Amino acid sequence: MAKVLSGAGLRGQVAGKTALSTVGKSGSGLTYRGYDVKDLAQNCQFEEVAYLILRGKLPTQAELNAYKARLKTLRGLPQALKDVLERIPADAHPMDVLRTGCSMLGNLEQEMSFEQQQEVTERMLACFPSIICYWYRFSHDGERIEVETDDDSIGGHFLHMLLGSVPRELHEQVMHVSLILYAEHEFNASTFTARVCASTLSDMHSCITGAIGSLRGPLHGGANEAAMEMIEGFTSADHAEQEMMGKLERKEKIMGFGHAIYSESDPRNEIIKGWSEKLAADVGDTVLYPVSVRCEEVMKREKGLFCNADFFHASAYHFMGIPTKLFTPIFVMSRLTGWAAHVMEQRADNRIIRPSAEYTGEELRAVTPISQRG
Ligand SMILES: CC(=O)SCCNC(=O)CCNC(=O)[C@H](O)C(C)(C)COP(=O)(O)OP(=O)(O)OC[C@H]1O[C@@H](n2cnc3c(N)ncnc32)[C@H](O)[C@@H]1OP(=O)(O)O
Ligand SMILES: O=C([O-])CC(=O)C(=O)O
Repeated sequence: MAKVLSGAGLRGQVAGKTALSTVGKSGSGLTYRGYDVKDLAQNCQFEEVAYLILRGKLPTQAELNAYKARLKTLRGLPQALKDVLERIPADAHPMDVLRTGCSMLGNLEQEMSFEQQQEVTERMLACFPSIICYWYRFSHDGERIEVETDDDSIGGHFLHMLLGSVPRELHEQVMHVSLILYAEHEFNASTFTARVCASTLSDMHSCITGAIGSLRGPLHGGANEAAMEMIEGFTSADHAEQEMMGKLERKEKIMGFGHAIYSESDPRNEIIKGWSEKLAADVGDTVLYPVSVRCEEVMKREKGLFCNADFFHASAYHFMGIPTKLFTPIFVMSRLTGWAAHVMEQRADNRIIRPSAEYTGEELRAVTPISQRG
């Protein structure tokens, strides 16, 4: 059953057209250019899906090899960007670092014409992991890491730079799945931000910088970090239940649950939940995964609410040794594909996005001279 979409927040209003994805068409499904996300997550690498979203078709083996080889050559960072990253303090939020990194890149390597849109997107796809890890390792460990690694995939490149060793196959595989799940989601808040910016005929870096700012909030991409902060405070499944009941009584919002469009479930959840379970077994976890499952049960029973894509991403990333504050930047590494494809789609059939507002302010009145104002 589809969710009733009405009320504030532009809910249920068609704000444009897209051929990129469908969300919740039958209450719970998600497709990218006609392919079910479950099918893609099971059978593809992230780079294949990025190619699909950005170029419109799944690549052949030869096209995929060429695409990955090209991305590999684009991992380096200009010295001026490294200098900026080195000045950002360790207690900055990595989403702010990425926002600044993206903006600085736009100063150094401007998009001079829309003909360069694929090229500038590929550059960002290849070097966003470098930006995050260069800053993180410099500010936390005082190390100027080598960002031009030979890793086969974007996820592998990220894990290698972050953790300092070639990632295990299991972890690289989970990164493929995670990046596929987060890649595209129709007119969500951050994508809509990118499209509004694109509609003024602005440059790609401005569109993406704005989108990063929108994704940062806890009601959107920031929910995976907020979920982690909550579950790591629970010492057992029973403790989680007790605390969750208290939160619900106090009418607190529980991050990682609910969705603006899906009514029954978020199709990405069962996939990442399955991987979280595998990773839990891999690390011998007996707390975090059972805690997460109990949270899911309590929310379903008490509020009829289901986990969205963010909830089990928290435990999955944690089991791979990824620091919590880097969770949402991983979302950016992936969603960049969707954002850029939407920018391209907007540019191809553009009219400036400019809705109207219902005025609720004062009636027309005259300016009182300043000497007479109380
Ligand atoms: C990848 C992503 O961006 S997925 C979304 C990530 N965000 C989160 O996980 C944050 C937590 N969730 C939420 O805040 C919301 O569910 C949103 C922002 C995702 C969707 O918001 P909306 O479309 O306004 O939610 P919706 O209309 O379904 O809410 C219905 C009711 O359920 C409540 N509700 C929804 N989600 C939650 C939640 N996570 N915890 C507690 N109550 C909730 C709402 O407060 C509302 O109650 P009310 O009618 O008494 O006000
Ligand atoms: O669609 C939304 O509103 C939020 C979401 O799940 C996403 O962007 O992945």
